[in-house]
Amino acid sequence: MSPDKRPLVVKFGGSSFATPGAYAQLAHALDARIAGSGRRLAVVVSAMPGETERLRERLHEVNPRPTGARVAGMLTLADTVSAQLLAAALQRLGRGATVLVGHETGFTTTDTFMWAGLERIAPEPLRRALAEHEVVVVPGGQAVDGLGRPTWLGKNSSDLSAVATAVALGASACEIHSDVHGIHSCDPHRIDGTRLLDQVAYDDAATMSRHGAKVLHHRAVRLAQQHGVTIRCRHNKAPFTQGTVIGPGGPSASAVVLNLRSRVLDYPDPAAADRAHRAFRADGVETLRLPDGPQVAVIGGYVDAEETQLRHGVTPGRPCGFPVTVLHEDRTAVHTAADEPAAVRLAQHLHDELALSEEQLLPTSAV
Ligand SMILES: Nc1ncnc2c1ncn2[C@@H]1O[C@H](COP(=O)(O)OP(=O)(O)O)[C@@H](O)[C@H]1O
Ligand SMILES: N[C@@H](CC(=O)OP(=O)(O)O)C(=O)O
Repeated sequence: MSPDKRPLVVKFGGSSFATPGAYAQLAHALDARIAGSGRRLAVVVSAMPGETERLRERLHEVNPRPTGARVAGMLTLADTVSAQLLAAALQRLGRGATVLVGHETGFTTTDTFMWAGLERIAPEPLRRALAEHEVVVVPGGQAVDGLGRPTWLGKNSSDLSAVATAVALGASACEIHSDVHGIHSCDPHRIDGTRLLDQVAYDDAATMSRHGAKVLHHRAVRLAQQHGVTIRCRHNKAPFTQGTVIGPGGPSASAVVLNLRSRVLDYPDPAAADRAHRAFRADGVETLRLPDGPQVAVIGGYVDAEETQLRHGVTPGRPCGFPVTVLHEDRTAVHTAADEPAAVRLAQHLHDELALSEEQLLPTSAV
């Protein structure tokens, strides 16, 4: 296949599917993209907003302590529904579309079921499917372990599936569409005066997402870096304006990270905090060991922190607030706010300070 006829790899997150009508609209846009570019498409999709958590609640009603295998088997269904709907909408327009679910993608992980680590990306299944179909739709977050059992790459992991798809297909770029145009200097839905960052280096994007910036999954950034895949962040509505490009270079980013699902846990002493940190990491849960005290920040929530700690024989830490991170001149500082309103106020204040000190943050292109 000549390079310019290689399939395009595009991802549409849950925010792209706010209503059932969104599938037909997106199918029309993708149909036009195929016609315009003459290229086939690998489309990675996420569940409709809230669907994954609805399934989690239903599972917990039946069993408040489900095994990892049940969580992986159940929660990934939400993304499968999304993929099937998009493929059906494309077929209605006459496009040859198929769906590759977890055991068909060629993605193999560790056997931790939830937050499983991606170990192998076999290129053949996706390449074969794209030789036979104009569009291959992949539900994000799904894979199998070495024994072929379904595993889950974790919360918000469709970005990781998108980059893995690009790697499998030898694509040089992966387009990630969302309800924002790209990475901002802070969450534009919560903080005033944020600035869209045009170009962000892999390391900075990974630091921001590791501290909880929801727009991109941090393991996706690292996988892209490892394989030299450029990530193009785009808006999820036509004309799909490109916002941020993530690649090897870029000015050092100044940003504030706010994620109200993250929590800071406090421990009696540093050794206890170290043990808790190791326990979370062993389960693949994103945590930060904070340097200024016996504290651990659990990033992004979506995990029964108490249960994880008890299972590893660790006395659970005391939730003591919300982390807010400042990234400036290659340094990061994590602050703790007591409650949600205080965290938003703190993030706004820190962002205003950054904007004052950084000419690049003056609101010339504030969004
Ligand atoms: N620094 C940031 N830049 C842009 N968006 C951010 C940032 N931090 C948090 N966000 C949030 O990330 C959201 C997009 O991520 P997500 O909800 O996972 O989208 P999708 O469902 O499309 O994958 C935005 O709506 C925004 O509120
Ligand atoms: N089922 C996944 C879907 C996902 O990755 O979401 P998004 O791409 O919208 O962040 C989840 O909710 O975690």
